[in-house]
Amino acid sequence: MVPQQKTSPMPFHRYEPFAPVDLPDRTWPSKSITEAPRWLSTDLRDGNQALIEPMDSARKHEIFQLLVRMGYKEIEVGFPSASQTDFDFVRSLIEDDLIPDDVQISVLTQAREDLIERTVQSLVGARRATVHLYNATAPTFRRVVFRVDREACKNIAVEGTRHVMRFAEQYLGETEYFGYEYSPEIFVDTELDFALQVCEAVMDVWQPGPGREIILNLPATVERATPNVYADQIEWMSRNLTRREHVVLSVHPHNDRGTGVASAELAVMAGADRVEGCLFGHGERTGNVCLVTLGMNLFSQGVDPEIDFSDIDEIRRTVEHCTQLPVAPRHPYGGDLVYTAFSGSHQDAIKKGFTDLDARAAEAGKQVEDYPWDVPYLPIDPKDVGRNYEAVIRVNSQSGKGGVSYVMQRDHSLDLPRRLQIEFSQVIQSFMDAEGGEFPAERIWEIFSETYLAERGPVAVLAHRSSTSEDGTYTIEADARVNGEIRELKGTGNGPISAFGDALADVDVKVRVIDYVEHSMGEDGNARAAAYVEAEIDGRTVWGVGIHSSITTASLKAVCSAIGRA
Ligand SMILES: CC(=O)SCCNC(=O)CCNC(=O)[C@H](O)C(C)(C)COP(=O)(O)OP(=O)(O)OC[C@H]1O[C@@H](n2cnc3c(N)ncnc32)[C@H](O)[C@@H]1OP(=O)(O)O
Ligand SMILES: CC(C)C(=O)C(=O)O
Ligand SMILES: [Mg+2]
Repeated sequence: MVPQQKTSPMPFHRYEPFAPVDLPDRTWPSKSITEAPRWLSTDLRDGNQALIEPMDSARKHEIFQLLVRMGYKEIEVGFPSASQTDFDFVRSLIEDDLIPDDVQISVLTQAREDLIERTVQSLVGARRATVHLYNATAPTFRRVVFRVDREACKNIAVEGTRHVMRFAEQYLGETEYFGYEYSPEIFVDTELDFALQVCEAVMDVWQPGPGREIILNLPATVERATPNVYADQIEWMSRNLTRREHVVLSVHPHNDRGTGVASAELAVMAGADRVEGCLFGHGERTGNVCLVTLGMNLFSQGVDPEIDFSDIDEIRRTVEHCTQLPVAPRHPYGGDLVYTAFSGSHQDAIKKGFTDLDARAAEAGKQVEDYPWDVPYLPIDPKDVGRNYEAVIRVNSQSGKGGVSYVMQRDHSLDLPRRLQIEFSQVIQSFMDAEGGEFPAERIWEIFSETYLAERGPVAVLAHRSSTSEDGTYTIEADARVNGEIRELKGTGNGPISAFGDALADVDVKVRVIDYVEHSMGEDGNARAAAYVEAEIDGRTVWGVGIHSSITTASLKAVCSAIGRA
């Protein structure tokens, strides 16, 4: 019988399901995103207001410079009426001429006359600037926070917009471009017809038209529904707004249900032109939508995010330093572990994937960097965001031969034959059972050296000479240490290994070679060679390995290594 789940003791009866939107002819499900939306970073406002310790001026400057370097053109730089520090930061950006000509800063304010005046004053001297005004429009906020009806709530937005325009005229005569953004806060909980009414009333005051856009930002201030509901709300607004061509429809998803990224993406499919968020998802409570994830999701589909993520670790370090909060190791695209495989089957597929990619690129006469990426378990090439392949495969008790042999190949240019891979990974597993934890690449090499390369068997070759007769017989003479005694051995065969095997019979060592593989360990002529011998010795089948600049010496060492292992 299938086990039956039981009713939980959770008080779920206290919560209401979200009402769906009546939009049977919705079009967003069959859309796809083919270009980057306009981005606004609110790291310095929504991100900053949610920090345990808000950023000081130096940290704010650091984040601002990072955002500019990455390519963000719209940056919300603060809430200047909140404090002298916020005000002074905006002033320093303007007075020290730190805002590039093609970057538009914006500042947020409540719809209160005194706060609006102070906010506009903070922008005096800016070349381009936007004032962003918000007031909550949702029923609970009308009842609880403002204690007003719909009409009075709408008037807060309308009057606020008038104040913004009046103060802008008074203080910002020199500003080349003055923009306006309005947000009906908690849009997702606001009745759609009322959200539309407020936005229309605001537009009636601002009078958008050619060359005079308005940004209408529809925030999921608290994410409460599945992303499809947000998409429906955005499509409904997009269809019903008048003057749509002059409206920049913006979304501002928070991440309370953990679906901020999906909400933003579906909202763009539903008609949003612009997305507000923060790097690595900082912001109130569970954060704003993560701009890194959104941008990189586009990149991974072959769409230019129009933002430079090519040094993801520098971005992460700066954000961690400025916010004083860590980025989770599994955070998409930027976390420490997101390009790392520990488990055997993943490692095996990744190793094969790299080999296949190299081969297909070579066959097509292309550099791997220019060849379409298609490696199992890795959605993007870690190198595209400045990561190297070192962290791609890490070895612990969940790893198999693929991971271990990948490390040997990557770090030591040793291409272990398949059966040696199996044998060596069992050696590693036995050490792991005893020692536990993760095995770094250096420990793997240490064990490999001790197991296969250390000269600790009964036979060691000190010097050798060889010749080949006309009939192809190969003769070897070797000075060897056998059980501590120096001996001169001589044998013949069809090559160095069979001749050496023949010579060893004189000292009662019986070696039957089953397999032999050799390869050069580099491209240049001086590269060393690796030789691998699989041999049956005293009834046991083992592998031996030899590394030397001479391939003959490497193969004799490999035979001695196998004897030592047996
Ligand atoms: C969803 C968001 O992230 S919105 C942005 C939130 N960010 C911040 O609040 C950070 C900066 N804020 C601040 O520093 C302060 O709130 C200030 C300086 C702006 C205002 O401080 P105070 O004057 O002490 O007011 P307070 O913060 O308590 O705000 C509550 C008052 O503002 C009113 N109010 C709140 N939001 C708005 C708004 N958007 N428009 C108009 N009035 C508003 C409330 O109704 C309340 O009025 P009441 O005192 O008459 O009941
Ligand atoms: C001020 C607004 C846009 C906001 O941050 C929100 O509603 O989440
Ligand atoms: Mg917000």
